[in-house]
This record gives sequence, structure tokens and C-alpha cells, in this order.
Amino acid sequence: MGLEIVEPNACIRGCCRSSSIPLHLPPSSYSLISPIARGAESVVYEATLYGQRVAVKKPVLSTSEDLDKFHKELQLLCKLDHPGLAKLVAAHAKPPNYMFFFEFYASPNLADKLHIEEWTPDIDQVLIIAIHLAKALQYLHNLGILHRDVKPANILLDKDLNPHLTDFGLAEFKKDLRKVSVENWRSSGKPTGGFHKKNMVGTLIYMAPEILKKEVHTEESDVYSFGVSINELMTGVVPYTDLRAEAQAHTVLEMNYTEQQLTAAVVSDGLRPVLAGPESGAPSPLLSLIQRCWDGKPENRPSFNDIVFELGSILGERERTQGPVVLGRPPTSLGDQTTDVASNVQSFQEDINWSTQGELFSKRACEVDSSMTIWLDSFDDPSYHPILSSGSFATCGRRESMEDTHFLMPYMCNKTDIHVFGIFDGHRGAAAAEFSARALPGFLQALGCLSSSPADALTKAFVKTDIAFRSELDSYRQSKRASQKDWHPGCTAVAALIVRNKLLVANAGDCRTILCRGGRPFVLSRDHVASCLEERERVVKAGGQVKWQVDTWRVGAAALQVTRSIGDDDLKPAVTAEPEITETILSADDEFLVMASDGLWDVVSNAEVISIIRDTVKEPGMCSKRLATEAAERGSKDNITVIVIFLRPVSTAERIY
Ligand SMILES: Nc1ncnc2c1ncn2[C@@H]1O[C@H](COP(=O)(O)OP(=O)(O)OP(=O)(O)O)[C@@H](O)[C@H]1O
Ligand SMILES: [Mn+2]
Ligand SMILES: [Mn+2]
Repeated sequence: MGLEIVEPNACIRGCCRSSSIPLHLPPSSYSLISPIARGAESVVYEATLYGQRVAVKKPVLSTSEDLDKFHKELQLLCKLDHPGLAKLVAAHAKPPNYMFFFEFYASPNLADKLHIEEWTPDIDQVLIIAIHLAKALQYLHNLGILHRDVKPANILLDKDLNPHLTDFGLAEFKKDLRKVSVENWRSSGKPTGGFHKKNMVGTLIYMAPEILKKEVHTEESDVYSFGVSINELMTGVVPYTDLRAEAQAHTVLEMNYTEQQLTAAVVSDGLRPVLAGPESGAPSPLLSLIQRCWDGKPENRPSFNDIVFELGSILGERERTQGPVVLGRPPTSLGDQTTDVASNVQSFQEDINWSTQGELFSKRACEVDSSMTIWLDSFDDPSYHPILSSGSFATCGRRESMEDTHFLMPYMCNKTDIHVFGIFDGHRGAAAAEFSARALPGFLQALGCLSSSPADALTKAFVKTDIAFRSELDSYRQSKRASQKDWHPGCTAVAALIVRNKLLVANAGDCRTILCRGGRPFVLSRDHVASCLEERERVVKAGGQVKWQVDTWRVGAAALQVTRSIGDDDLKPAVTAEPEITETILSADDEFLVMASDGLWDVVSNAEVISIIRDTVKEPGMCSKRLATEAAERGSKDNITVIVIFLRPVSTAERIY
């Protein structure tokens, strides 16, 4: 984040110092938005710091010991810098406010991801998360620091699902720990009961037997917790909640073990969570590694050096046999001016690549000979031909994820006179948008030779894309657990097809296309939203429900604002994929076309779009970028995608100024 540091950059006591992390902040620099988690010792808020989204951890400080603990945690955090650890960006260490400011990690923590979202990672995802975590712990141990609270709830996930270990509330330098424990032993004969009681609650199931026996925490105790956590990641089962495979199972379940009984079983009987089975697809070296991590004897457990090495070999082996292993999926980059943000489009709600899926449909469709000459043959060769240049720009804006997609296909099928462009704005995930951006152009191409007119082909391409997507989604959902049942992604779509001097715009939803004709905006699509009376009536007639909810009219239980879309199978057929089509004959008066998702139109009017392009260098990619940037600056909260298509050559002078 690169924040300004005001010297002296130290906490009020002078015990915490940093050269890179500001330790006091002006009150105006941050604002707490809402609490996201309440622990026994702190409340974590979503917040902003100099306009950037952050997470603020505000410890509950009721005693001077709590205050000591805050300073200790801060001292530690100031020393840490590793990609596998949650990043501290600032702190406030002066009364009355004591706060940690962390980078904000958008996905739920690993415990919630597994047990609330019911995420089922594949084995490569397990391996990659495991190796990132192991490297972070290796880094800590090399610094002489023990984490002492490794568990899925303390593993934060960023939007690409990379893990970041957090919660240094119990972390200690190993050397200090020994001292503390020895002192405790001397004074009371055992470690302070209060300390253990307070900190063992809730984390018992990740605790190594020696900790349960109240021995001193060592590196090996972190290794044990790591092993239990990775097994939980693989099985999706909270340790000891499902012991069907174990002999002790009946006792544990029927007797409803108390914490003490569970402790006794872990310590004395060697009870462990149920190891992932072969159905998880786990390679046997991984299973054996986990078992060694949770060995009863600390000296039998591997170190994080060993673990990183072994996980590296397992991953290497997989790459040799099945190609590159990536945590997410390859970026989907379409168009020529697509930004980095847009090309990093990754949506992990799904573990299937919907772009590839769409591509397959498109290819299948294109196997039909699609020369498309039928359209050209059926038109007289007009005296006017537009001369096209096109560009685009896409950004996820303030959103965490990118759900817009688009395609540019000038000279479709190598025909100088046929061009097609499209934008898809996804909702409830990016799946429908990703699928459609690949599938729709293929369908259109295939239908080119089968349809009587371009308009007919456009309508059929929309409808076919919708049907194909919903049936793909259906089979995908059937192969998944119940958690996916309520997942109904959709997208709005707008496509512009130019055949010689004829322009067709097909629209389903609230993306919009305008034409600049004689210097004025000429709207070529109508927004399909429930606030439009005609659309509302159409939806109701088709059996859908429309209700005024919160601030506007919305459709169905899903409360969708748009009334036409691809996907959204819970709202079909009322929310139809059938587009509305406008047909326009282009002439020398027509300067350019602008297509964009609602992220632009929400904050920039049609007339403003025209005038912004007027005073931008006449290069379509630059114009697209300028419009998207303007929308973002005006506070658009949505993803923004813009395509600009010039319809006649712009003079060199105009290009430059
Ligand atoms: N940087 C962050 N970004 C997003 N969410 C966060 C962040 N830090 C913490 N959280 C959320 O807050 C929860 C609690 O955070 P943390 O474990 O640091 O607090 P705690 O009070 O020590 O909790 P515990 O009860 O586990 O001791 C996390 O599990 C996570 O869901
Ligand atoms: Mn925690
Ligand atoms: Mn904690």
C-alpha cells in the first residue's frame, strides 16, 4: 500500500518499531465499516484506510495483560513479511485506540470456505494451499517463531484462493516460551491454568498430544496442527465429528465425548481424525506425510523444511504426469485492450472452466460449414461500406471479482464485410458470462448458413447459448454435492452484428449499445429491467413474479433486476434469453458505436459518452479505456466493459487530438 510514515514510528511504549508499517494513523485516514467476526479476544471489521479496503482487528483490552499482549503481537507482526502470512499494513498503537490493519482477504477463511460454502477443493488445490502454508510456517520457524494456533479458521484466502496464515494472538518466540513455561512450572508446578483454559477452547482438536498434556509448545506442535488442518481440507470433515470409519467411533458419538474425554483419547489412545480415503484422489505420499505430521511422538514428525520438500516432490510428480498444476484457472483474456485485472478473471465458486466449456460448444457448432455467404448473397451490394476499427477495455472496478466478458470478432470467417462484437455481464458468478463469450460467436457462425436472415441467426444464437449453458450447468450440478443446487448463474448480453451497411443489435438485459450519428447519440438497445413497465408485464404474463424490493422492482425469489438473460435457470422462462433486435442501415453520417455493460451507463449518460469520445484521441482502445476510467472515477461500483467501434476512418489529425 506504501503508506506515509511519520517519525518517530513507534508505539506509545516504544517497544514496537517498524521502518515500513505506520504505527499511528490520523483518525481521518480510516473508517470502520462493519464487523466481520467477533472472537473471544477481538472484533474484526471490514474497513477502509486511505480509501483502500482493509481488515481491522481490534482486540478487546480489559486488563493490563491484554495490553501487553497487544504490544507483543504488534512487535511480532512488524518483523514479518511473507506472502503466506496475512499482511499487516498499519497499526494504531496509542490510547484510546489499539488496532491492527491487515490487507483484506476477500474469500471466507478456510474453515468457513469448507464448512459453510461446502467447497470441495481438488487434490491440486489441496497441494498448493498446503505448500504455501508450509512455506509460511517454515519462514516463521526459521525466525524462531512458533504460531501455536494453526487451524483452518486462521487461514485466510484471497480471491485467488491463496492461503494467508493469520492470528498471531498466541504466537511466541521459542526462546521466550521456554522461559515463560519454566517460570510457570516453578511457581505453580504446571503452566498457568487460566492461560490454557482461555486459549485451548475451540482449538482443542488441532492440538498436539503434548500440548494437551500441557507440555511446552515446539515447532513439532505446529506441524501436528498443520497435518490435522490439511487432512480437514482434503476430507471437508471437522476433526472428530464424523468417525464412521474408526473403531472408537461409536464410543465417541454415543458417549458424546467431553473435551476431557477427547483429550484423553488423543493423548492415550492415539485417536486421530479420519484420514482422507482413496476417493479423495490423494497420492499416497501425501497421506503418509499427514500421518507423520500427526505422529504421537514429536520427534517422529517432519520439519517444515522436510514438508516443503516433500510437497514439492509430490507436486512435481503430478506436473510431470498431467501438465502444469495451477491453483486457479488460466486467465481468460479476450479482446485487445483487456487489462491485467480483467485477464486475471478467476471465479472459484466453480471448479470448471466455463470459457473452455463455451469454446467446445462453439467448435462443435462450427464444424458445420459456415461460409455465411448466404447473407452476403441475399443483400445487394450497397454503395456505402463502413470501414471499421475496434477496441475494448474491461476492468473489474471496485468489485472483488470480474464477471463481465466480451469478444471482438471483426472480419468474421475472414469476410471483409461481416463483423460481430459482444458483451456479457455476469451475475451470481461469472460462469454464464464466461461460457457465453465463447459459445455465442460460434453458434452465430454456425447459424449463419442455416438462417434466413442475420436477425434470425442472432435470436437463435442467444437462445441456443442459453439452452447449452443451462444444460451444461445441470450436468455439472448433478455431479456435485447438494451445495451447488442453489447456484443459478446468469448474464446479460448484447451483440452487434454488421453485415455490409447493415447493423443489427441484439440485446437481452441491461448492457447498452449506442450509435453516434451526425454527432448525436442514437440508442440501439432497450434496457430490460423490471423497472420498465412493459418488461414487468411481459415477465408476469410468462409466469414470473415481480415485486418492489428494497429500492426497485425485482424478479422472483432471486430478486433479479434484469428481466432477460442467459442462464438464471431458476427464473426461466419468465426471464427469457430471447433478445430484442434493432436493425439500422448505416450511412456516411454514422461515426462510431459504443457498447458497454451497465457499469458505464449507470454513471455516464449517452450524451456524455459521445462528448468524451469527441475529445479523446481517435483510437478505439484508448476511447474505451477513457470511458471506463471516467465511469470508475465517477464511483461506478460495478465491473465496467466498453467496446468502441469506429465506422469510418478517422483522419490522422483527429487521431492525435
Ligand atoms: N485480513 C482479513 N481479511 C478478511 N477477514 C479477516 C481478516 N482477518 C481476520 N478476518 C476474519 O476474522 C476472523 C477472526 O480473525 P482472527 O483469527 O485474527 O481473530 P481472533 O479474535 O484472534 O479470533 P480467534 O477467536 O480465532 O482467536 C477470521 O477467521 C476471518 O474470518
Ligand atoms: Mn482466529
Ligand atoms: Mn486469535
